[in-house]
Amino acid sequence: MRFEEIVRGVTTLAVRLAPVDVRGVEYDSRRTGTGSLFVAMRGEATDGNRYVAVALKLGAVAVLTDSPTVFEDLTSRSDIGVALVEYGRRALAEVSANFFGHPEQVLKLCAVTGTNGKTTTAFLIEGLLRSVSRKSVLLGTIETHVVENVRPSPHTTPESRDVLEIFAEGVRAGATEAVMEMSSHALVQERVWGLPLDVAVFTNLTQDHLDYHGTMGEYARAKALMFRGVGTLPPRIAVINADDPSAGMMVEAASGCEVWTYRVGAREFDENAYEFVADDVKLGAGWTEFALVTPMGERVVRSQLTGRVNVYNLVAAMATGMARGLSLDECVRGAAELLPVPGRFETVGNDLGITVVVDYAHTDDALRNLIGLARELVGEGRVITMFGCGGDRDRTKRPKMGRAAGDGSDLVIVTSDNPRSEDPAAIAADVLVGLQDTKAIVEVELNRHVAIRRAITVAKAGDIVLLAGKGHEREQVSRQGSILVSVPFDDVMEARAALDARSSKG
Ligand SMILES: CC(=O)N[C@H]1[C@@H](OP(=O)(O)OP(=O)(O)OC[C@H]2O[C@@H](n3ccc(=O)[nH]c3=O)[C@H](O)[C@@H]2O)O[C@H](CO)[C@@H](O)[C@@H]1O[C@H](C)C(=O)N[C@@H](C)C(=O)N[C@H](CCC(=O)O)C(=O)O
Ligand SMILES: Nc1ncnc2c1ncn2[C@@H]1O[C@H](COP(=O)(O)OP(=O)(O)OP(=O)(O)O)[C@@H](O)[C@H]1O
Ligand SMILES: N[C@H](CCC[C@H](N)C(=O)O)C(=O)O
Ligand SMILES: [Mg+2]
Repeated sequence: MRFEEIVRGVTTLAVRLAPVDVRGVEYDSRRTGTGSLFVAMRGEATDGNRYVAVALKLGAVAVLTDSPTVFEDLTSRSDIGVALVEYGRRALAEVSANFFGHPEQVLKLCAVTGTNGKTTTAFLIEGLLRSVSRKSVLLGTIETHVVENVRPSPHTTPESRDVLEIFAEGVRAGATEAVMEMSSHALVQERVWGLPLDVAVFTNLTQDHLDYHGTMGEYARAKALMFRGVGTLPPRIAVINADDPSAGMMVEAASGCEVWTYRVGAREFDENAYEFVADDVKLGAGWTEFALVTPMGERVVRSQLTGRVNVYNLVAAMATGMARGLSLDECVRGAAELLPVPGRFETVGNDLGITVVVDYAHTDDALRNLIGLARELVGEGRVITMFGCGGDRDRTKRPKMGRAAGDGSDLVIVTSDNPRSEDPAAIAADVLVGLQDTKAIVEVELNRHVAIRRAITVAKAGDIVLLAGKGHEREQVSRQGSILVSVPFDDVMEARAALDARSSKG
C-alpha cells in the first residue's frame, strides 16, 4: 500500500510523503521488518521513539511518530515517509484500519467489559452465534478464535493493530461477527480506538487493577468509556447488569445507546426498562436451571454451567444474542448446548468422592462467590481453598482476598500465583493480614505444586477443594535472580496427578 494511502484520513499534525510501498504496520521495533511502517509512540515503561533507528535498520520504510523531535530528525531522509501525530495509539488504530482494509466496518462487533465474567460471557456469546451457524472472531484472555481456528491469546485486549489484523483474517474466513473482551487497560490506552460496537455488555465492577487505575472511581470511568464509544459512535445497544452498584454510572455513559438491562433473582420490573430477568434459579454441580423473563416472552433455561455468577453470564449472553437478532427460542436452545469455559469452575473428576474445582477467581469478589457456591454444593463436607495473589499487581486486594477466603472456608492454603518480580513470602504475608480474624484453619505452602498435593491429600470424601487464581493459565511466572522466568504449570494437570498419586496409594 502506498504511504499516502495509508495516512489518508488519519489525524496528523504534519506529513512528509515519500514514494514507498508499505507492506506492514508495526508498533514494536522487535517485530519490524522490510517494508514496515513503524508507529513510534510514548509508553509508560519506555518510549517507542527510542527505537526508530532500530526499526529503520530492520527495513522500515515509513515512520509515524508522536515526537516532534523525531519528526524533525527524519526530515533529511527523503527515502522514508514520515508523519507526526498527537496521539500515537489513535494513529496506530487509524493506519492499521486503512492497511487491513477496514474489517471493523464489516464485522458486527459485541464487546464485554467488567471486572469478572468477561471471558466467560464472550465465550457464551460466541457459542450462541455458532449455534445458529454464524461465523465469528473471538478475542479474549484465554484464546483467539478466527472461525474454526483457535490459538492462545497474548493479551485480553491486544493493540488495535493486532485486533484489526485478526478481524481481517476473520473476514477472509467468512466471519460476519466478532466478540471481544475490552479490558480497562485497553479502554484507557485506546487500544480499541475506532472500533464501532454493535452491542456493548457490562458484567460488574468490583476491586481489581488499582495498581494501574489508582482508585475505584478511575477504574469505573475506564469501564464506562466503552459505552460512550472510543474514537467512534456509541454502541447501538448496551446490555447492563442492573444488579451491580455501578449500573447507574454505566447507564448514564450509555446515553447514546439503546439500553437493555438484566438481573438475577427478582421479578420486580422497572416499567421503563427493557429488562431480562432470571428467576427461580436452581443450582447444582454441572447444571443450572432458571426462568428467563424477557420482553420477548418467558422460557425455562437449562445449562451445563455451574453457579450463580454463570446465571448472570448466561443472561447477559442471551440478551446479547437477541440484540444480534437471535430469537428467544434460539437462545434457549443454544444455551443448553454451551459448555463450561476452560479454567472457570472446571471440575477434575476422580473416584475419591472429592469435588476438585479449578477456577480463575483472582479478586475478593470472585473468591467470595466461588466459596459461597462451594458451601451451597458441599452440604456437610468441608471447603478447602488454595490460592495466592499475583505479584506486580494490585497489592490492596491481597488482604481482601485473604478475608474472603477465610470467611467461607474450613481450611485455607495460601500459596503462590505468578509472584513475578516480588518475593512470594511477602505476598503471602499481605494475604495473611486478611485471614487473621477469620475462623478458617490456615496453612502457608509457597510451592504451588506442593500446595495442590496438600489440599488433595487432606480432603475427605464429601469435601470440595478449590484451586483458585490460575484457571486456564499454563505457566507460573517468578523471579530468578534478576530475570523473570516462566515455567510450565497447569492447575488441572497438577490436580490430576495429585489425585492419581492418592488413588494409587489406596
Ligand atoms: C500497563 C500496560 O497495559 N502496558 C502495556 C502498554 O505498555 P506501554 O504503553 O507502557 O508501552 P511501553 O512498554 O512503554 O512501550 C512503548 C512503545 O515502545 C515499543 N517498544 C518497546 C520496546 C522495544 O524494544 N521496542 C519497541 O518498539 C512498544 O511496543 C510500545 O509501542 O503497551 C504495551 C504494548 O502493547 C504492552 O506490552 C503493555 O502491556 C504490559 C506488558 C501488561 O502487562 N499489560 C497488562 C497489565 C494488560 O494489558 N492486561 C489487560 C488485562 C487485564 C485483565 O485481565 O483484566 C489486557 O488487556 O491484557
Ligand atoms: N458474572 C460474574 N460475576 C462475578 N464473578 C464472576 C462472574 N463470572 C465469572 N466470575 C468469576 O471470575 C473468574 C474469572 O472469570 P472470567 O475469566 O470470565 O472473567 P474476566 O473478566 O475475563 O477476568 P480477567 O479480567 O482476568 O480476564 C471466574 O473464574 C469466576 O470465579
Ligand atoms: N489477567 C489478570 C489476571 C491474573 C490472574 C492471576 N493468576 C495473576 O497472575 O495475578 C492480570 O494480569 O492481572
Ligand atoms: Mg478475561
